[in-house]
Amino acid sequence: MSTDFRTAPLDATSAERLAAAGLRYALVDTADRDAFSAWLQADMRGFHVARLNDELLEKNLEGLAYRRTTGVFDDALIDPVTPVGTVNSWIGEVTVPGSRTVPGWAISSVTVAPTHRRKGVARNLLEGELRTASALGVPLAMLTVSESSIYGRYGFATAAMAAEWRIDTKRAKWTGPTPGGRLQFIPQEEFRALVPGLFDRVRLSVPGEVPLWDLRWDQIAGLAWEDKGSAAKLRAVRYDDEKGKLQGLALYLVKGGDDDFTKHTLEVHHLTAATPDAYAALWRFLLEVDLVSEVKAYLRSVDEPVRWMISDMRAIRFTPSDHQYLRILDVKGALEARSYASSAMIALVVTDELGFAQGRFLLEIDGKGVGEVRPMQSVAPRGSAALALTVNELSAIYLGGVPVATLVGAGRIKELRSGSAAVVDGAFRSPRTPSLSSWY
Ligand SMILES: CC(=O)SCCNC(=O)CCNC(=O)[C@H](O)C(C)(C)COP(=O)(O)OP(=O)(O)OC[C@H]1O[C@@H](n2cnc3c(N)ncnc32)[C@H](O)[C@@H]1OP(=O)(O)O
Repeated sequence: MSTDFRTAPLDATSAERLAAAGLRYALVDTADRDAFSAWLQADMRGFHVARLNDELLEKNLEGLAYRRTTGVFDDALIDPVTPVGTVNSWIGEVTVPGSRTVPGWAISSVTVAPTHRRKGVARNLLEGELRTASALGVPLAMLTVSESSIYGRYGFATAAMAAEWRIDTKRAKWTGPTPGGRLQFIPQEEFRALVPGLFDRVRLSVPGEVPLWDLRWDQIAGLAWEDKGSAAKLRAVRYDDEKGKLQGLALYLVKGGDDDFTKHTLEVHHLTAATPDAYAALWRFLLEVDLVSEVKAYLRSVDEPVRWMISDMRAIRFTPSDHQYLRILDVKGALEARSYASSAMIALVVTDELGFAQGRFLLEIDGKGVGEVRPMQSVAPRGSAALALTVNELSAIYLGGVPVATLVGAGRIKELRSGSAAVVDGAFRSPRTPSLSSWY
């Protein structure tokens, strides 16, 4: 697989279609300060966020320069330098069951100027990204979304959810363990220095997680916020085990309390725990901070153990949402990259409007959970489980977090032999609920 993703040629089909609409499709040289600045400001405009000030522009110019950066330009405009369509991409990776990763074509910053919307610009950008990724041999594409209604048409589906947890701390008394390590406050800069290494130890055990880039860690740590007043309110805490080894980090911000000083809200901006002890110590700490009546945590797993560590489960308000979207491009490459929970023989009849994953496949999983995929010439072999599904459903079940039985129930997967859903679920299930703790 080529890693030359930044300079691979633009997709000719999208270029042709956009040219027919009077638009120019071009890679942006991220070393060209003016061109890249215009692209970054168009991206901000697309998401309705403030123009980048000088300081943040510098950080973005440096922090995102490594990406493949594409624009769509309308040369008839008074300002032809600012693109009317943006997208960037890079070859990242996503954790799959078996504590391993598979390369993924990460797509971000998809915007189309409101003056040029609904003319097919985004479709050409997305299809162009998928064709480029496929040509480079990347087995799947991945993204997080602003709206869940946009990406299904390109074959994406959510494979990992994330949830917002709100816990009423006056009701939720701690009933979990009390670890013996040490908690202490640290400066934001120390948190920033430590968190990537700790997160990298943890992410390989959570299907759906992706590695983050330096600028994103700066943003998480509050070191690249426009609102410096809020960033100054962030507090960072570390947990070291009894041997003095760093095992957990949390970052939070306390808000509100205007009407009643005993009722602040504590927002958990980040929590990484490498051990159950670190997890218990940090959650207990966060739930017991004085003058706080509610703890709000974003982008957490839908299956947080903390639910089982408090006296009253109904102290929790819980809002799950689709989050990690995957799109399989190469069925063999993707399915052979993960491990499986049981041996099985599974026939998959996959339809894909864009063609990449279309076909009939036989997945044979041995007793060690290793899968091998071959094309299936005729009918499913005797004794195999057999499913008919589109690439969307295949992408949804890939990490083992969305049960096949659920999608059969929803009429989105067809069992070609009765009992197949149970067999596939037995093999595909993930010991850890897939999750993704960031936006990318
Ligand atoms: C990975 C990410 O970056 S997620 C971020 C996505 N971007 C945003 O939310 C920023 C604000 N929105 C936008 O910039 C634009 O409205 C976009 C990018 C969502 C769509 O751009 P457009 O060029 O207008 O889309 P385009 O004309 O190519 O439409 C393609 C298809 O998507 C559909 N579509 C477009 N926008 C939306 C939407 N917001 N919700 C649902 N469907 C949509 C169109 O109806 C069309 O459907 P069809 O081809 O099946 O008939």
